[in-house]
Amino acid sequence: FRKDFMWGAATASYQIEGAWDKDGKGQSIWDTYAHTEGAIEDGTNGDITCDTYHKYLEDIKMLKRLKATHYRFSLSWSRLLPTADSSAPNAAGVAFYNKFIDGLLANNIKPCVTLYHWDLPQCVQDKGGWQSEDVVEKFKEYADFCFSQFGDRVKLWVTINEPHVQCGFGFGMGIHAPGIKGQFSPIYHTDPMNACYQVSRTMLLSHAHTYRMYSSKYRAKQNGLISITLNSDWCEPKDPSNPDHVKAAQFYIDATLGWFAHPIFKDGDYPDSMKEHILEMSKAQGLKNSRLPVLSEQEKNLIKGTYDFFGLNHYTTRLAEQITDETQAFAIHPDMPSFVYPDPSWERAGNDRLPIGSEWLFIVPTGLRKLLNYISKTYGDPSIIITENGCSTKHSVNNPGDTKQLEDEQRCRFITSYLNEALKAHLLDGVDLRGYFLWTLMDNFEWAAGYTERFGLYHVDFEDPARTRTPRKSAATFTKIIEE
Ligand SMILES: CCCCCCCCCCCCC/C=C/[C@@H](O)[C@@H](N)CO[C@@H]1O[C@H](CO)[C@@H](O)[C@H](O)[C@H]1O
Repeated sequence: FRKDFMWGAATASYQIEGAWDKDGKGQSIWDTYAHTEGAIEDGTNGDITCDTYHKYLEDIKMLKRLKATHYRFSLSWSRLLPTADSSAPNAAGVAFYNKFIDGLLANNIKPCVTLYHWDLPQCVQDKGGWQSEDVVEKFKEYADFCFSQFGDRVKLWVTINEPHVQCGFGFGMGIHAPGIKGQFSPIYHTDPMNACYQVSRTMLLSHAHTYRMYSSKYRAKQNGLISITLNSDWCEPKDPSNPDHVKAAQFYIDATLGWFAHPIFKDGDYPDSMKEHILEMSKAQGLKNSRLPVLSEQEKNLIKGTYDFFGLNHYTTRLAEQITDETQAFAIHPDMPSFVYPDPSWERAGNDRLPIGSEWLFIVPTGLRKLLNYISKTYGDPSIIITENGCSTKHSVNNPGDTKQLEDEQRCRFITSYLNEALKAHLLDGVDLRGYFLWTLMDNFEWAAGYTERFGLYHVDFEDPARTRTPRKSAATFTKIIEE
């Protein structure tokens, strides 16, 4: 790896901070969603979670002990701007992040700051949220505020984390905040499956306007880098000699990674395969136009090229074939013609007691090398930062297992083997890889799974009011790799 390679861990505000209603913080859509009965697997929420708001100095010590050069975390929009109005900031929220950033820098750890990791202020949601055009201006105003407050010290920015997961989970399946299951809403969209596409457009525009605002207003003075983080599985045909399988694998990548990567890193627009298929599906349902909003030439020009690096979150791999009547029920989206599934031989994330970690997570290190090569070739050899990669264990309410799992051999192997493939992509294939952030520094609130899934290098005792953190073996493994 490069001498200046970024070695870090990653987290997100709602998942670790707690203090959900303290010191003037406003509510976010995740506060609302997690307080909704039945929304979270174990009935928990992020009200306290790791209590980083009060224990941030411990987090910094943990990072120092890891020998991390960087730390990726997100800002809570509603902690900084409780009414989403930048002329009425929350001084306590600003002070918290100032102390935190200063503490990191004092320990020689550079911050990588995500502006938005899924916790939209509830007051913005109440006015239409990502389904309303107004959000673009609001996001820009929030970003402007953050650059003005923290940009003198923060030199690495991520606008939005994993927009496609958010569109699919929050506005299609409805299993993440704001929990919209493609409902009919006469105000913002006119088709039951339109919400996730509407939202993808406002996210793209918010990202692009923010990037351009940073360039025109702050770049010369602050000299930082800014981009977006996209999540992608690697996907390959079940039978590489079957053209239908090849097409299905490519479509899956186009409609997940390409959905946002093509507009930003390629030509300003969605992949052709996606546009053609969604138009066909829309027409088959009697719609006149595609439910995928058309991006105007002006919007395409605005979006195209708005990146300084490619932020990649990667966890797992899938095989693909064309969907059939029998497999239609397993489609991840009504507009998805690819049936994707894991190879039965792949190892699952998990442990001896509960062998299935996150249900979706299969350990396929070679997928990372292939994906890095694909991104490099498809998007013109951008500098890539792996902004998340990690492995989980599961702990159900009825079968708590050993939540501590300090001897997390599987996570050690996961880190070593994925990094080994990343190194091959860099060294042997020439991929311009700049950094690696492990998900995650410590066990935390894993969205709809609550505390049943643990990804941490550090175990956190959520029964203990002190939220004691204990390093797992994987923390030492990761440190050894960084040191050497
Ligand atoms: C033709 C149109 C098709 C639309 C398709 C929309 C379907 C979207 C659904 C995608 C589902 C992907 C599931 C992936 C899950 C993970 O990769 C995801 N959880 C990664 O998120 C990050 O991972 C951490 C661990 O889960 C998490 O804690 C962190 O906050 C996330 O950033």
